[in-house]
Amino acid sequence: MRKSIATVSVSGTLTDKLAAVAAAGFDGVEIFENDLLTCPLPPEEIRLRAADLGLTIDMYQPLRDVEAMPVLDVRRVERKFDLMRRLGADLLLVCSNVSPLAVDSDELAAEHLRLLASRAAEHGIRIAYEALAWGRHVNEYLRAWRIVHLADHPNLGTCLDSFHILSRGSDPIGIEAIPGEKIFFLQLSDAPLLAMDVLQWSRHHRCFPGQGNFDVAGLVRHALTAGYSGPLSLEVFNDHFRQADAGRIARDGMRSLIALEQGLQGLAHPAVPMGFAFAELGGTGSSQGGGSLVAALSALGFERAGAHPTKPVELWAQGGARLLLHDTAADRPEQADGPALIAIGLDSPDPAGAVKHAESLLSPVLPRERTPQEAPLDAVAAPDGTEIFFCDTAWLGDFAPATTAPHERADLTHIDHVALTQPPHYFDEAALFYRTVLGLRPQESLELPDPYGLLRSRAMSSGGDVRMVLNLAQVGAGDTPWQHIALAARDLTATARRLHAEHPGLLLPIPANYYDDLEARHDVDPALRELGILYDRDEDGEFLHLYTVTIGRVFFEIVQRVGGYQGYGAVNAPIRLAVQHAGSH
Ligand SMILES: O=C(O)c1ccc(O)c(O)c1
Ligand SMILES: [Mg+2]
Repeated sequence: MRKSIATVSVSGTLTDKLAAVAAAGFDGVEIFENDLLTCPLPPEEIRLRAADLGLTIDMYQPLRDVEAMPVLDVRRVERKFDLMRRLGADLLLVCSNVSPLAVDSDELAAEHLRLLASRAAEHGIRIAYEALAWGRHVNEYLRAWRIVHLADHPNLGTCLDSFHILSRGSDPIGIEAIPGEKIFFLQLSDAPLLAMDVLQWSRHHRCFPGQGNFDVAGLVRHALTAGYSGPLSLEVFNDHFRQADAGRIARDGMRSLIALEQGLQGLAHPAVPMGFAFAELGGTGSSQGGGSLVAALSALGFERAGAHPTKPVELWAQGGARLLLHDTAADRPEQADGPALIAIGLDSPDPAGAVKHAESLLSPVLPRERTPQEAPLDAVAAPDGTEIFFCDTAWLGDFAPATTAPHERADLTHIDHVALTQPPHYFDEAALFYRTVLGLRPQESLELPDPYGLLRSRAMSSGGDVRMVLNLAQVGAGDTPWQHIALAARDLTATARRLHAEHPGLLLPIPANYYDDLEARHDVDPALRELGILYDRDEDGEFLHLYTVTIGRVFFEIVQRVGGYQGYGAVNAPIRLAVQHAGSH
């Protein structure tokens, strides 16, 4: 299907916007009136610019507060028709009246729209009537359709907007009753479920399909069943998108439409990962502060299990938890601030298929130098730059085993989850990447208090052993690009006891006030207080966890899931953040 986007969805001047959406591969644009009014170019010039970029101007929008007024202002509308002729646009969006003066009458609205449609016909223009969710009288899509039906003019149809329909909880099945040729346009956006005024929700929190909680694909399916054959057009008002790089947001919009189409075709995700093969830390050279990392890993029970024959990379392992330590002093001197998480390896049922799928969703496949002896290992870049490797087991063979005999003790069994801090404005992009490229299922976004701001956090999981947490430092929550790796312990209390005895100072101290509150809420083992273990429970089980101090830009969490607990101890995050801040100020 043709793909379009409203210019309001991306940042910049109108000409910047056109260039960005063309580069992302869109076929057309909806020109938002404000973008045109603020553009120094005459409409004829804008038309040429779009044509040169290979973009059609699919709609000009919006015309507000025109129908069902006590007096119809035909002159204003005629001026817009003149403008549209100069612009080369032949579809005008009229959104439902929000004026207190509007008359509550379908008949009057239909009469006005019929008259406007007949004038439009003289200019070869069509009008698409859209119900805004906060329209004064018309705020339901089926009511807008009833008015269009009543007006009964070939140049008048309806515009369906997924936000207005789904935000009100209307059942989109009713779309199937609208003749496809009367659906002149289809605007798509998603949104997180928020209990707030619908206008504010719409103007600040819309996002691309797949980033929020609406079933946008289901709505599109109804429109296609009705016989809609126009473009799928993204129309997103979002505070972050407005501030972000236009090219990057446009590309992400394109990714969301490609994923939506793949979903409509019923394509199952080809390669949902089964587990973590490894996590790779860069900046681990001795000149990069790697010594303290090695000391911490040794304390945690990791051992040097192998080394890469040609690259400055060591494999450290314990049970099924594998970490690659990469001395990047030579090739990434910018990593001067110590160890940082740079890559994640995922056990994939079909690494080649996973890379092809990632490419189909516009993810950059990373070039890789390898010798003929090395196992093929393909990686794509996640939005925050973390490299994601799709692995079978062959990669392990690249590491010459260390000569020391493996340790008996394996307190830690595997990587439970990895938490990645996202760059500002690209949080939704990351959620869409992990959902569509890796097939992980997002949970709700949480807002967690931090002493200096708020942390936004969203967990994603494969439903099996791959769990990721995306964090975003929000409103001043710090310039702390901390990533962390959570390791699963067999017996966390025993591990904590050993670490306290042998490595005092490695673990984050937890305030006694926390335990006073915890013990008031739950009947817990007194050892938790003694050992600084945090605790959570839900209907399915219990969660015990603790943290190490931060080393460079990374820290470790040790967790134990008891029963079917599926969370991440989010209730305890504010405690952890406060202690970390106290330690770094
Ligand atoms: O927020 C608005 O005013 C607005 C304008 C035009 C649209 O198509 C829309 O969905 C919302
Ligand atoms: Mg709309």
